[in-house]
Amino acid sequence: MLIPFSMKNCFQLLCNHQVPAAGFKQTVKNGLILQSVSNDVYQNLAVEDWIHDHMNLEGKPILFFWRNSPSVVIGRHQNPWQECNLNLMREEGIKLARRRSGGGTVYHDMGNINLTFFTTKKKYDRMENLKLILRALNAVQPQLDVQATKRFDLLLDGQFKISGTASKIGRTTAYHHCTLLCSTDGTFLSSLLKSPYQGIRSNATASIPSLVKNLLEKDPTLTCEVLMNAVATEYAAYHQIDHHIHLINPTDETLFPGINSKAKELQTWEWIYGKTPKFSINTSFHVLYEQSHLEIKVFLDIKNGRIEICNIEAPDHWLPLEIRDKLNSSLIGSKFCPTETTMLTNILLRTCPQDHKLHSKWNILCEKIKGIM
Ligand SMILES: Nc1ncnc2c1ncn2[C@@H]1O[C@H](COP(=O)(O)OP(=O)(O)OP(=O)(O)O)[C@@H](O)[C@H]1O
Repeated sequence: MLIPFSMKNCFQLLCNHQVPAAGFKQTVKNGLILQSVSNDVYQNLAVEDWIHDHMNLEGKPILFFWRNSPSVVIGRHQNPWQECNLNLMREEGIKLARRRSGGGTVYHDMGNINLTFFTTKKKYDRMENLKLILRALNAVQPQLDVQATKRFDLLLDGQFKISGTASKIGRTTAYHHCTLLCSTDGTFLSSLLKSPYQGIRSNATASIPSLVKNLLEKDPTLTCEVLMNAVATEYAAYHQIDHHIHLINPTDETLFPGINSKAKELQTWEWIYGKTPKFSINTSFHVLYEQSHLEIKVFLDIKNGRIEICNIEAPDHWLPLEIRDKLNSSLIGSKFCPTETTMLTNILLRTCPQDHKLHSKWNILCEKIKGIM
């Protein structure tokens, strides 16, 4: 059963400030099951941050269910250009989020359930959580063949991934979050998680692509709601708590003071792109000039999301060295980011040579560079 959560009680519970109302005590004492009413990936990730930062979880584990509108979520130490198709995401209006936990890139939509298990650092146990999910799956459909792997994935029929895991361990508290594929758009998932960019070199964490499958394909009764209720029931039985799922609104400042600034921070260029580990791009393309194909090489070093080194190599008779140098230096310091190309265009327009012929070559180069972003 879903219960809209009383703001006052939640704040009391989460911050441990006051003794909650009598009927609430039992829940407070042993743990709690929450579900977000929001489908915004940044708001939901902000709830994780907030609980992780503010909670005293001693003896009060929390399970948090959340689902997002279509989004790609990369791990803390990943490179979005290496992991996904940013151009396709832009065209389709898919959000990109960087989470605080490590691991690989996953696709979320309303057919994917996210489960976050909050505990103290001492009680943090990913396999225990996955076993709990397995028991819930077994309760709703005993015929399913699902196993947990050493990488803490859940595999259906020995080969199809239905759940991926990541975690964050703090000084005293920790969380383990995992996905559960129920009815996700699989075609979209695979096309979004395919990088078209070439020549990237980096030490960022690389994802490990797997074959995926939805639980609903095995059994049409396994909807997200059925699965969440089944996991909530198992969780409640395991922790001996009330099995009710409490609905929370992640934009509610009374409930979570300061949460909106956390959600805002997760949407900033500085966090999403700026936190990409240093990387380089070494690529080339051809231009047709006086009936021959000329090779233009582009080398970029990107640090903290900004171009640190830019080196464009082109035959001198096509674009003189001083013009290339001008272009190279005008790009240094700019944000390397698909959403910042207008700013880049302005920089390039300001520094563009007046000469008509050079101007068109300059434009070709600028378009190519924007195309890499
Ligand atoms: N929502 C999802 N649930 C399960 N698997 C997914 C989902 N979205 C994508 N995948 C698959 O998982 C692959 C990424 O797995 P990877 O193991 O790198 O990351 P992870 O599961 O998030 O975390 P970790 O690296 O910590 O296991 C994707 O390339 C895709 O094949």
